[in-house]
Amino acid sequence: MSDASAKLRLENLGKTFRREGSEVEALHGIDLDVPAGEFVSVVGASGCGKSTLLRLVDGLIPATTGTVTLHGRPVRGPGQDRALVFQQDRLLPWRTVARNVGLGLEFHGLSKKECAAKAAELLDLVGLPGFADAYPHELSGGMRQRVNIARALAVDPDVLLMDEPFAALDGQTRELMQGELLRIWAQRAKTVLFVTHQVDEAVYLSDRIVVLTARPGRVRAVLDVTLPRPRTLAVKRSPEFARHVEHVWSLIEGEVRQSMERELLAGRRDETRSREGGEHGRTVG
Ligand SMILES: Nc1ncnc2c1ncn2[C@@H]1O[C@H](COP(=O)(O)OP(=O)(O)OP(=O)(O)O)[C@@H](O)[C@H]1O
Repeated sequence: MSDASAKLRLENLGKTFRREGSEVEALHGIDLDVPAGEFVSVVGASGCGKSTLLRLVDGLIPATTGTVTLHGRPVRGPGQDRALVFQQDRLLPWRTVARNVGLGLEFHGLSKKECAAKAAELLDLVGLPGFADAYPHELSGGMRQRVNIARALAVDPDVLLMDEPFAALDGQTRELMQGELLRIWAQRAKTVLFVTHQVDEAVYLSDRIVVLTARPGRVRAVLDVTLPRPRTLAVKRSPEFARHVEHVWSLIEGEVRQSMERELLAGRRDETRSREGGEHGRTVG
């Protein structure tokens, strides 16, 4: 059933990549309504189209079928109402932290003073007060990712699209950042679409979890996470949390194993080819 009040709506969304005569159908017939302020995670085996889904919602790539609408308006390209946060922080090394955060605002014509004030406010929000004049290389991975999130929030998007934002962080920093993200989300009331490989991360953060099938990704299930909010790390030790994780995992386990086996085999094939290529003086891959 379609929800007329949905902020973000995906209808029959599909994407087929065509390159050099071959086709890869990444996503097929995705229907999803996301109400304003909801935190939705997307999980599924490697290569099932999770990043493609975010790129379609961001408007970075056109859909092959179907539509993405935000507030009832079709998405036809990137816009200020959406911001994408990647696994790699993509900060500009020659800019200070504050000037990285203010990049989008400068682009939209705000004065230096306005940019600096907004950057200071956001650095407070992400727990980095006093780092405005630091450079990215002076920060840890977790701090850089905080700056990245601040930069995404700077343009005040309605929808935050997050593509494995904590995947490059160590376990402890990752847990810390999950808590920080929940705090920021509660404070800023953004709609979040969050891609992750970690089922426990999806359960901890989300209101709902979209489980995709293996490629082409289709919606296998949409699960409600009924854990109470606000969530603290203690929730991860509750039987209800374990039950949620088990449920999601049971829906994807077979395909995750298959995709890992496929990747392993492909890796072996690539290795063999490059060895053979090497012998013939060619680089393959
Ligand atoms: N620009 C492109 N051209 C051709 N094929 C692409 C392109 N982008 C993605 N694909 C293919 O589409 C499929 C889905 O890719 P996507 O990166 O969305 O999957 P994913 O679920 O995010 O993967 P992972 O979990 O490994 O990050 C893959 O088979 C991928 O190789």
